[in-house]
Amino acid sequence: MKRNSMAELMYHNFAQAKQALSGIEAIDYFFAKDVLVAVNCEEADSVQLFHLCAALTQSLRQGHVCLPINEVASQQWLAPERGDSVDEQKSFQFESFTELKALITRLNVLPSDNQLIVFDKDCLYLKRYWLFERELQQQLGERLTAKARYSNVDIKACITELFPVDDKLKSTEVDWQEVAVANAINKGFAIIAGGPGTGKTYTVTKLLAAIVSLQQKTQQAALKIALIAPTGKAAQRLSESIINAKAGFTDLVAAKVLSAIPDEAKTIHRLLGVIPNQPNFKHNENNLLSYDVILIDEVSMVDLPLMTRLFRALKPSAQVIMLGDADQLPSVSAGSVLADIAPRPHAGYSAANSQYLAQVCQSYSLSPSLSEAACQRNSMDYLTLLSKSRRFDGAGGIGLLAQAVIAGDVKQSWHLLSEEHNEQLTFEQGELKQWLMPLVDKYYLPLKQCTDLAQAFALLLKFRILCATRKGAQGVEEINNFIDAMMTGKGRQWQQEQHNLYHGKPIMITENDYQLGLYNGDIGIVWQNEDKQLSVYFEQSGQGDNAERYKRVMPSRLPSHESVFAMTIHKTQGSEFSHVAMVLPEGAEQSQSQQQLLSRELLYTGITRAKTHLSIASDKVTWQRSVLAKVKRHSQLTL
Ligand SMILES: Nc1ncnc2c1ncn2[C@@H]1O[C@H](COP(=O)(O)OP(=O)(O)OP(=O)(O)O)[C@@H](O)[C@H]1O
Repeated sequence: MKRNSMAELMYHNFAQAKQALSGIEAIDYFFAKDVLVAVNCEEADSVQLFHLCAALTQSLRQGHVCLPINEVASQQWLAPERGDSVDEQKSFQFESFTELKALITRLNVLPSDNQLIVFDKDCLYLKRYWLFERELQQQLGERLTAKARYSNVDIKACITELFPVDDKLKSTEVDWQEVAVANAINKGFAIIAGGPGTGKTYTVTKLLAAIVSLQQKTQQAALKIALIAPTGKAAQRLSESIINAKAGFTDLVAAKVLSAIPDEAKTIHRLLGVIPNQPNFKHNENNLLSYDVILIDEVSMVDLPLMTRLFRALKPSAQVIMLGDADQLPSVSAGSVLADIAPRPHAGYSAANSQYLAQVCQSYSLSPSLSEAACQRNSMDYLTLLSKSRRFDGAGGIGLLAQAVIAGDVKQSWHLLSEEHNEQLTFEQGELKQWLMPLVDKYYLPLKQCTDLAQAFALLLKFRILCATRKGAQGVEEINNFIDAMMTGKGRQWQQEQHNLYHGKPIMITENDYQLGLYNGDIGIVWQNEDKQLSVYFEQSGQGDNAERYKRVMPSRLPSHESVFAMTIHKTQGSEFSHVAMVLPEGAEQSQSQQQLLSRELLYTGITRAKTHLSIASDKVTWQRSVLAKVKRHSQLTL
């Protein structure tokens, strides 16, 4: 390939850059231009720098926090797909790693106030993201060194009460739920991570009970506890799970302790206080939240800027507990905070932490293998992994398939799906609409006849179609159109109608409306009231009678929305359904951007949304491609 000459690369405007580079976007071009203006460099360096900066903004769009220069060094950037007829010269050739590094060193890109980019440990950052990453790392580090609050004797007494050992059933297995409580109780920051149904909420409710009970014993002021999650749906599920767990502990935990654990969870945005159209919140470093204990659920969905802003608004003494599943898809925006700080396999506990756990837990002893792990220098004392699913039994197809997929085991996962008979799994091979029709009849058509709103919302939790993509024959839009047509019995002319709302139709909001209090991802049901008028109802978190439980919105006031018979796997994070039908795009039809979406984390997230039954439609090529692709987000956040 001909190396681009310098003159060709100094594009006069975006249109020229677009002509020369397939796939460059306006933001890449204008940002790179701004950096060139701000940084004083030789013309020869400016060519490489321009493209490095454009590659940096492109990688941010893909969810990375930074651009390790070895990712682009000696590479052809924006190279067209193989076999594509696009002009081969529509790409750019980067210099070698050594030359790029020397160039950046010459530029001396240090984090001064007016710098747009920062170079740190061979990675190029937008300065804002470098600052976020450093601030979060510092916040977490400070909490890790927080002083222990309670004595080991008190902790042991409390844990013995919460995890009574049945002498007859005495087991030699470590009870990791017990370890998780002991491990988090005395730390300023802790993570309890595990797959679906491994008892994270069950365990954290015991942890909160232990913290409250120790606090009550010391007769200090009552603790202010906040339960939070990244989305409204996840907050609602957290509230329900905490309420259920508390109800199951009435014999084990004193009523005054249970009543001090809140029932209602809110979104992180609500806790911080949204200022419409601004990225900053009412609560920040100058207006700290007054909470003493913060429980954050579904942490895999929280991006780096939001997590940093949350920590910024917490009192230094606040105890932070994170729950999540690091195998799920990372956040939509930049970062993979949970996967970064809760890597698998666990690196082991320090000797001091192991000794502490052996002292306060009944099921944990310093076995030779554990003490070996305890010698690890990079210990992860703040992290407990739960792996035993309490929801899926070990032989259940959903759990086995999830494990095989996340382990990257193409052969086993394809065998489980396509050959092994398992009552939890159905492998769908027929024409998409043919096999979807009976499922629509069974789960969605009853919504049209339903006259009880609570029942309609309960029906909606029974089934959902999950797609990898929005576009294409197996995408969300096509499937929603098809089901809307089935629901109205109007065939495809339905699409031409303007007023496409009807009784029983489920919709999802696709933009934030702060005035109405409706947010991207909120799900409502269109409902015909006694006056024959259509309204749309949205469930609100917390309990209460119908008047409080549902928010009513007139159709004319609805922010932008779409049908939600089918939704993307990305949007479904934090939700669960009894039966899930997962539809993957066909191999032959996939564009490069669709292929980039497919990953084992995407499959795992979709699979683990199903509680009792999972139907999957996929061809072998797509399945293999997805299981082999692992999401990698570049960042340097570590603990
Ligand atoms: N040690 C236990 N003994 C009995 N039941 C348990 C135990 N741990 C968890 N469970 C039950 O298993 C189910 C799943 O637990 P829980 O909801 O806490 O899991 P989770 O990891 O929070 O799941 P999710 O994926 O929904 O976030 C609940 O019904 C819970 O009561």
